[in-house]
Amino acid sequence: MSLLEVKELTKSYNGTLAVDHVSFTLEERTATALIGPNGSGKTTTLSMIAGLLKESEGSIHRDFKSGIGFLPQYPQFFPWLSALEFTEMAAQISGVDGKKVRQQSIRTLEFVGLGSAVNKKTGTFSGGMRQRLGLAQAIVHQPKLLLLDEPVSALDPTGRREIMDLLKSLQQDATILYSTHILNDAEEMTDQLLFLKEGKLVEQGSLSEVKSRYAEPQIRLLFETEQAAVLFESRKLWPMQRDRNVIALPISYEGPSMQQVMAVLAKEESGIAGIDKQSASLEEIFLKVAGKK
Ligand SMILES: Nc1ncnc2c1ncn2[C@@H]1O[C@H](COP(=O)(O)OP(=O)(O)OP(=O)(O)O)[C@@H](O)[C@H]1O
Repeated sequence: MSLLEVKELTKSYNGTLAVDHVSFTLEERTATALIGPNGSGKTTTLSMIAGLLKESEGSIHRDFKSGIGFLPQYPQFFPWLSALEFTEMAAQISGVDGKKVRQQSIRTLEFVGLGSAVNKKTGTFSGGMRQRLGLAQAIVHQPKLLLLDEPVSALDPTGRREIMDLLKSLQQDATILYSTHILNDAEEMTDQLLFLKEGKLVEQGSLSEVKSRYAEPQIRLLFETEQAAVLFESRKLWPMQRDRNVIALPISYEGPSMQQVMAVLAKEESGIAGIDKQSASLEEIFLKVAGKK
């Protein structure tokens, strides 16, 4: 069932379209990664869905009972408040039952890894701790829809790993829409990819759908020796490229299929040591899509 439906969402600033007729749906308990170059409209899209910014055109349909949690790109805290005081304030604003505010705040801080810093002033927090606290305020009221603007971009690899693991566990109960510049993370946690460019949604689909649109499929043949690879190449069966003992062979409708290649290799002592299929990485796809006019 879809939790959110965005139709023709548009935001213009003085006639310039920051978000240009964007449509998508978010299914329950899925993670959607919003990617795109700087200034492509990710923050603006998230802010409209969060209700912080009024759309110029289009509509956002969501189940209002579900609750929304929002982590801004640069979360702001009151430096004189402790982590617990801040989280309790967020819980109260988000409508958590008064009797449960303390318990739920502590539990949330423990969940995000700030259990030992509940009474520390947020003004003393490191970047990683601020990001965790930002996540705590976004989830303390247990929303069903989580909107996260660059939740991990400011973190070092260890911090990123930990926050990504937390997000994955949250996904069991919530629907997540997050923007990111870290494409490895998008590859790791995404049921749907939304690719914005200059405010327009230029690619949309599951990771494998998007990949299959951009991949130039190749198989890589790894030979035991360079001689064996040279011998295979010299037969000129199909167009191929050799790098020492590895041969890259494009497979396509016109070219050979994987089965044809396997059939040839199976017939003889070819000295083959391994075969794998390659597809484009999300980073390669990003560069292609971002650069495409
Ligand atoms: N308040 C504003 N007034 C005018 N233009 C704005 C405003 N906010 C954003 N924009 C413009 O809208 C476009 C989209 O900005 P947005 O911040 O949504 O992009 P983004 O994809 O989140 O970028 P980044 O990856 O750098 O965070 C940009 O061209 C930006 O300059």
